Amino acid sequence: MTTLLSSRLLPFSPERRRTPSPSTTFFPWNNPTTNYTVRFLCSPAAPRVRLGQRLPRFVVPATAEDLLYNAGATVGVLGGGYALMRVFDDLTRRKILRQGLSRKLVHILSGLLFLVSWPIFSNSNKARYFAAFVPLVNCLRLLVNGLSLASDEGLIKSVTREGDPQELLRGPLYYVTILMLCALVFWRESPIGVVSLAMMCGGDGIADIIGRRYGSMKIPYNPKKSFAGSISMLVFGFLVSIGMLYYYSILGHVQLDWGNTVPRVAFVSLVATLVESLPITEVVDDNISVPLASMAVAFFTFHD
Ligand SMILES: Nc1ccn([C@@H]2O[C@H](COP(=O)(O)OP(=O)(O)OP(=O)(O)O)[C@@H](O)[C@H]2O)c(=O)n1
Ligand SMILES: C/C(=C\CO)CCC[C@H](C)CCC[C@H](C)CCCC(C)C
Repeated sequence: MTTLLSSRLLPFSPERRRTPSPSTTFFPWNNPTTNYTVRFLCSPAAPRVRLGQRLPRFVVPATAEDLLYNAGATVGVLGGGYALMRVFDDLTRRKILRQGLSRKLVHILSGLLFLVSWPIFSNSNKARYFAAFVPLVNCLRLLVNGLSLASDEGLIKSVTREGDPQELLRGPLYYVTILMLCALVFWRESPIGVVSLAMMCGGDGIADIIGRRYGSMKIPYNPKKSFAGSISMLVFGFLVSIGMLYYYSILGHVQLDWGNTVPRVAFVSLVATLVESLPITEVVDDNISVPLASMAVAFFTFHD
């Protein structure tokens, strides 16, 4: 399925495979043309090749060094996620942030920073599994705490509304499951995962923050949601999606025709915003409806 999505959206031309990626400026281990010595110095992830041999751009076989390198990246990203939660727990404890706001900022930042961290992983065919391990670990933490088998106060405080551990088994659990799904299915080569996560993390997160503050004018078909919340979701979700796609394009993971991409992303943002505004939250959580609707619409709109 991944191959299908990637190849249809971003056809691999032989020319493209030979083009060195701009991401090599930032992440030299991604350079397919770097010779063995340089690749080895840059990253133990580099496969052993003859001097000057060109490698396929995106997927290279995993070697022992590559696995070790990706394991290091996984530990780093896991540590980043843990640190983020500790920071917000601390800010809440010191009463610098309200618990509700802290929770929404964790919602916005954890997924987006996870997305930003993907290029750190190598180009091997195993890299996505290492990245997906990060939400998997968080998924287990949520399950263990949600089922009250453990009590991590920091996690409960920074992720729940009022400190009820069972809440971890709903929104936050769906959220990390979607992060895992996007890493495994779409990974870095398809705009579908990037846009869906931008809408779930950035768009949905900002709708709550702005809507609670300025949302006096309610949406006629849903008195729990406001125009201010939905408009901010549309604008912020769109901008974050474009920003993330730009980040991935300058690193060479996606090649986009911006004239076509911008209206398509705008359409996905609009549909995701409409879905979020519907009075269906009791039936299906926003952390499921928003990313799944975005994926479905992005699949068809980016499909040439
Ligand atoms: N389009 C939106 C979305 C949210 N809100 C505001 O944000 C609050 C929370 O919305 P929502 O996220 O849908 O509620 P919950 O599902 O209860 O919270 P969470 O997603 O944080 O679990 C709403 O009550 C409303 O004040 C809004 O005004 N307009
Ligand atoms: C409050 C949340 C959702 C409710 O709508 C967000 C829950 C966040 C997770 C418990 C933690 C997720 C951590 C990420 C998988 C890793 C982030 C790494 C990054 C480098 C900071």
